[in-house]
Amino acid sequence: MSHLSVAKFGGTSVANFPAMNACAKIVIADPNTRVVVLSASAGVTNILVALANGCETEQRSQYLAELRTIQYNILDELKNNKVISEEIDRLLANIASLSEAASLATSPALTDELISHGEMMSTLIFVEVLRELQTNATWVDVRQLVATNSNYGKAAPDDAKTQKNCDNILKPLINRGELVITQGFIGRDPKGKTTTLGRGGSDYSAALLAEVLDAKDVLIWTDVPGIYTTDPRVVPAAQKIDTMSFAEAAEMATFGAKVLHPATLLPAVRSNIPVYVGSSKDPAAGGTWVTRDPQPRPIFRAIALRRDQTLLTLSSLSMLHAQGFLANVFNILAKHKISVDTITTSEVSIALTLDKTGSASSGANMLSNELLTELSEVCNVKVDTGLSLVALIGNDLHITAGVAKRLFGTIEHYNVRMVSYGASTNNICLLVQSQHADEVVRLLHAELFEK
Ligand SMILES: Nc1ncnc2c1ncn2[C@@H]1O[C@H](COP(=O)(O)OP(=O)(O)O)[C@@H](O)[C@H]1O
Ligand SMILES: N[C@@H](CC(=O)OP(=O)(O)O)C(=O)O
Repeated sequence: MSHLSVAKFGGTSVANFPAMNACAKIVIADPNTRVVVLSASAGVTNILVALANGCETEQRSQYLAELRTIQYNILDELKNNKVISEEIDRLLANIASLSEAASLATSPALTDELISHGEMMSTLIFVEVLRELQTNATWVDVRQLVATNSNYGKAAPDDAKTQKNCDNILKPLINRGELVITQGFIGRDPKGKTTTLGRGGSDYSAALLAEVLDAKDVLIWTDVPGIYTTDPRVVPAAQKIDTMSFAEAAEMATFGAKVLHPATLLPAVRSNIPVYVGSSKDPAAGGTWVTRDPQPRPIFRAIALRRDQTLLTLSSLSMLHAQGFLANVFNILAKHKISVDTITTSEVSIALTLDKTGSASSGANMLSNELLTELSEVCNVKVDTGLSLVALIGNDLHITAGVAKRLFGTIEHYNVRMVSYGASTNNICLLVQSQHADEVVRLLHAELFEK
């Protein structure tokens, strides 16, 4: 091993036996990859979330059967699955009893306990897949390593404790030359209860472990060969980006490019750890390196799309020439743990979209009745849904003449409900009707990247 890399394989990469086998081969081929972080097999977390939110007996049995099918489709391909299938059966039985409890009364702690089982199962099976390829690996329960607070559903890591745990448990294993397989997405709070870092959080886990281990890089293996100029599912003509900066990648991730979880960039930025994104299905296709200051820095880098946005318009005549109204509104939002994404103001009203990035694992609705009631006490509240945020990511966007003309000219036939421009050098956000969002992205992509 000339240096240490932490690799993360996402849900699509561990969805079935051939996909897991391809991941195992990538690990075996790279002697520097000594820590492997896995997500749950694709679809598993969604089912576990549905179970955790509580459901009727019949629906529950159906979900439990689906989980069993996903995991057994992989197990059945193993030559010798006896030992591991007993473990998986035990976890499936656990899921059954926890989901029965959830159908009677759900709780954030129970939800996290339940949905952590997906990563537990995928990692156990992966160790067996490696073993059948004559590679021994050590399974580690990541809850011994990643310490978090008790904010179930979106727990924040305790960096100092995590560092200590890794120094005591993980580093000795690596120093002995062992290959470690562990779970993304989950951690443990000071009470010893399981927590989750929010949906898509396995990338974040990998970056955290890379940071505490002082790894040279984080390798995110997914189902696309890198970060593209936009989601290739929306625009097949999207092009792979070879290198991009942490700042650009953070904007992309925040504004909806699912390929990277936004929090992943935190440890990477503060410890300057390069992040690579590549395809586990086609590792030879190359990928994207995200680093601190790659050159060149194009004006237009990419377009991100975040669907399902909520626009809050808050208006009050008492805002006229008054002080403290905005402070009041933001205090209420902060009390309800709502962070704001984009904002515009006029003399008597403010419009804002809510930040759904890394929302709680349970997918709970952010606009609670309590929040709306409190806001209504200080202003008129209007809630609009069915909107999508299209974010143009680039460099020096706010000091480049002609950018706005090009954007608005390209999408002149579509109504733009709100614009956020000028706060960041790296983005311009447009809020459009969801039914037009794909077309808006396609038109902008054709204008900015296909000429
Ligand atoms: N700009 C982008 N570049 C690449 N992929 C993107 C982009 N925006 C969205 N995606 C989507 O992100 C998906 C990968 O993320 P995800 O499904 O969470 O993977 P994983 O299962 O590996 O965690 C891709 O299949 C792609 O459709
Ligand atoms: N399994 C978790 C964590 C995760 O990161 O998944 P993925 O890598 O498949 O996005 C989720 O679905 O949210």
